[in-house]
Amino acid sequence: MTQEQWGQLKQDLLKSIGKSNYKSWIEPLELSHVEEGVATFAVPTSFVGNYVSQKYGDQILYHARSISPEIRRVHFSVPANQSARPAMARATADAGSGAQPAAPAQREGSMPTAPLDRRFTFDTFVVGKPNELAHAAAKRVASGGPVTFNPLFLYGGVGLGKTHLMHAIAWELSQRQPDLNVVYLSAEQFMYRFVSALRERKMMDFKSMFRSVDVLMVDDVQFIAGKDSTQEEFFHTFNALVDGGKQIIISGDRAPGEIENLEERIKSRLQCGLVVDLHPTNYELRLGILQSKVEYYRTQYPGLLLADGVLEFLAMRITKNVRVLEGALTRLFAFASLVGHEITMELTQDCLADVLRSSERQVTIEEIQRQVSDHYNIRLSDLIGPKRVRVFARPRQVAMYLAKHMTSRSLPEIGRRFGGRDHTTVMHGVRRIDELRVADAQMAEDIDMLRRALEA
Ligand SMILES: Nc1ncnc2c1ncn2[C@@H]1O[C@H](COP(=O)(O)OP(=O)(O)OP(=O)(O)O)[C@@H](O)[C@H]1O
Repeated sequence: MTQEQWGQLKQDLLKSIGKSNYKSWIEPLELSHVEEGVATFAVPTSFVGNYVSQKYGDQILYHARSISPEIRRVHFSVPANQSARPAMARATADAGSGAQPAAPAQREGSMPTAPLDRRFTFDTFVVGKPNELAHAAAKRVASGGPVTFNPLFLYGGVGLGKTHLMHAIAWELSQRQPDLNVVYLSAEQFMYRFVSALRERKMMDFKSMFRSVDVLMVDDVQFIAGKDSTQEEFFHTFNALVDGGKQIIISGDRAPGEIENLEERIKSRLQCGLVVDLHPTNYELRLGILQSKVEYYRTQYPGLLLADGVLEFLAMRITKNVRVLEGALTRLFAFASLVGHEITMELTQDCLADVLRSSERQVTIEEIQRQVSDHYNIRLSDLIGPKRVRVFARPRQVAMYLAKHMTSRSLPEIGRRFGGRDHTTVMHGVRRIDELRVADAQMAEDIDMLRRALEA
């Protein structure tokens, strides 16, 4: 984008946002440079940068891309020599970078979609038992056939892949049907655009833009709970689109019926289609996600070695949230590449000490022993006692395995708590269960079930 084109773009913005907004927010911007798909604008203060990014970021990106389609992000920063602080305020609207996949089409005068993360595609989404239904439903909608369930409502806890699936649907639909008007935005952005339209007396434009959408995706719908006029408008938009046979996809942090302060009529509309949840991850899914990320990191950090057992350790220890899991892996690779060291268990524990501590379960060896003896229906005294028959020995090994992975106790300490056994016995037991988890599906399921029960 040239300075001249930026001048033209500013004129377009002047028309769409009005003189006084333009004077306050757009006029002070200076196009600094465009590099690798990022258009950087100099702003006088970090406040202006943040405000412009939030309020006009996607609009500027939208116009900028109609001039220079290679622009995928806009970035607002205070030039170093203007800022008292060394770290510049960075406010960015991201359209995803890289050539593939293509961004959804935007018709002239249509509602601009929020930027999509190019990494969030079906190819990069790892499917396991906890998310297979949500994945299948998302795939179905993304196939673009006749609308079968409307809306598709995806829900689940933080960081379990709702946004990833929604972006994946948007990417796939726009690849299959480039002319389709797919609009993805968060419920917060919906509210934001609605309030702006009200303030600027542009409700007719707002309504007609939303009603021209072919596929509407609204993320984190719980945000509009308790916001009466936004709910009202959302309800009308929703009805108009459903009546027009347009696909709607919504996500939330819980099932529609459980979102407090959401109007009953909206809850019931949201329940009309298909409601699917993303369950908390299990060990296998977490390991699968780590393995797929590691493949990517191997291309970023060629030659970096990863010791056996590290991924299994992370999958076992960081259980809550895929985002935290990913962050841990990113940090680990970045750290190892800085120090030029193989990623060993020791380095992992050092580098991620805080993450591991905060996700450390307060599970005790006694709780594990109780849970395991209940599960296998044997007496606690037999679990820790001297008898070596398999009916007691196997559950004992399972309990040792869980004690090793779910507590920070050392092997000798675990041995002591299992009737004064030697640490080599514990080590042998842990290894045996490791082998069985791979060879025996029942064992894998038992461990997973026990772990979940202990975490609950
Ligand atoms: N099954 C999966 N395969 C690969 N990556 C995943 C998977 N599930 C989640 N992730 C990754 O975890 C991170 C968090 O996912 P996402 O943002 O989609 O979560 P969310 O459910 O929308 O969370 P929030 O409630 O915070 O909005 C993303 O980087 C996403 O790519």
